[in-house]
Amino acid sequence: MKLQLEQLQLQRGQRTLCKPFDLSLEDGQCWGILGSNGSGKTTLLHTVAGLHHDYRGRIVLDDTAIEQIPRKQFARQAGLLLQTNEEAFPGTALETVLTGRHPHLKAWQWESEEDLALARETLQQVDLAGFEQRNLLTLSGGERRRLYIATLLAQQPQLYLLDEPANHLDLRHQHQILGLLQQLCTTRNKSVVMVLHDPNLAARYCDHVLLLHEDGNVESGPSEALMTPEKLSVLYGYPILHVASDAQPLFIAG
Ligand SMILES: Nc1ncnc2c1ncn2[C@@H]1O[C@H](COP(=O)(O)OP(=O)(O)OP(=O)(O)O)[C@@H](O)[C@H]1O
Repeated sequence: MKLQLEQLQLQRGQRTLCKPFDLSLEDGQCWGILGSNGSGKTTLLHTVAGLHHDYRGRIVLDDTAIEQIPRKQFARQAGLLLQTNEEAFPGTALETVLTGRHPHLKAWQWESEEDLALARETLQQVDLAGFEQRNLLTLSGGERRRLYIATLLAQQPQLYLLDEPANHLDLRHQHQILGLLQQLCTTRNKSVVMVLHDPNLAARYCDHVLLLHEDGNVESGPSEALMTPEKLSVLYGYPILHVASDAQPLFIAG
């Protein structure tokens, strides 16, 4: 699968969030989107997920503009983790994860034993084994976040779009979940695009990054080239220092 953004430009009111830019994303790549608050990261992610149509340029998935792809088919190709979720009809954890299988079911078709097994497996992958019958509203913030990540895993898209997946997660779960996403790219040839606030997580797990500057300029490419203290200081409007360490370089606020 190939995702191409061609001269993509985003505007909100008088503000240009993204000046026209091109980007080509291949199977197996893990991208991080970085930028300061309000720079347009969520708007960009939602636009790529087909939720906004008020953009200029083209968004093309395997040679087809995303508007031309029926939504159910699109949901088998690309899945989105929202920054926050509203629970209109809270059910159990298992029922919630099973909604990830819906793009794969025919109208009125019930989930199969395979769907159930996959849902249980994804709960296990995010450390929620044993939570199957728990009501969603009784879960903690981090448990709920992991539940929605499990739901996206159960959807099994080719392209994973995630808005701040590390939100609400403790240190261990941040690394467990981002490691899992990275593995999907390296071992299963899936693609990931995730909005991250922590440059250290991006440097560790993303092979490519998109830096979304407040003036609408977009820089994109391999992480090694773009994840520098100079570029990050400009991006966040705050001094960022680079600390050498044996394990890997660390970025800290100056
Ligand atoms: N409908 C709208 N009308 C006016 N401004 C809007 C509208 N929607 C979004 N914006 C503005 O566009 C900008 C980008 O919003 P967006 O949510 O994409 O930012 P973000 O980079 O994800 O921010 P954060 O890091 O705070 O989550 C913000 O300044 C927001 O206030």
